[in-house]
Amino acid sequence: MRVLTRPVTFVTGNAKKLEEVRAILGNSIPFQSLRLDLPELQGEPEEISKGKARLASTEVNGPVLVEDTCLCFNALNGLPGPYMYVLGTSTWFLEKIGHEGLNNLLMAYEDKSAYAACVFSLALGPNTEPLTFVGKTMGKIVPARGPKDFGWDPIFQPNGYELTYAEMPKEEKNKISHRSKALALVKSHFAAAGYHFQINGSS
Ligand SMILES: O=c1[nH]c(=O)c2ncn([C@@H]3O[C@H](COP(=O)(O)OP(=O)(O)OP(=O)(O)O)[C@@H](O)[C@H]3O)c2[nH]1
Ligand SMILES: [Mg+2]
Repeated sequence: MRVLTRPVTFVTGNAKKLEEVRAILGNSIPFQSLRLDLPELQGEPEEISKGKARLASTEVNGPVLVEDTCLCFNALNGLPGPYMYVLGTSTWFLEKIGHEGLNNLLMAYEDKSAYAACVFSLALGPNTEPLTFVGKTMGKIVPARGPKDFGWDPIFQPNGYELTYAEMPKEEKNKISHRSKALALVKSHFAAAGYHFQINGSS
């Protein structure tokens, strides 16, 4: 059994992600959050996510959870994927070309299908190899509908729904989202690994 003497720190610079992670995890895992914008290396989503976990656990000197999210267009072989960020700020694509521009990227293609993928990485400490947990939700890219308070939510319509992520009540998105699927795996891992939290003298 592995004893953890500190809660898991979820490190992100993105307030909307944090909101969703809080709502989805509830009290299932003792965690706290830290607002830090970590640099991201180019590469496969798993490697980008693990890289963030290594940096975060060194920074925090304790157990950390981070995530990297991709929006992948099938007609573009998975682009823009994780590169929404690497090309500039975390909202580069949206800032530069907007929801309409993202739709226009697919103008020349019949295939508007896309998927949202979320890769969580858990590092128990600075010198521990991070574990990854991947969640994907399939859907399609549509002209923007719904509130514009979170990234590309208005242009992503999950399969089987007439609503975009942005139009769905938060609880509905959190039931079927890429993020909730990945977090379900994180929760199962915690249940199976039987980590024992011993925080501030509690047992
Ligand atoms: O509409 C959305 N619905 C989502 O569910 C969602 N999750 C992430 N994103 C956006 O996708 C890019 C990925 O970048 P990303 O994973 O590197 O995140 P980030 O840099 O904002 O935060 P972090 O790396 O500090 O955690 C960023 O523009 C995020 O705003 C989302 N947009
Ligand atoms: Mg980022």
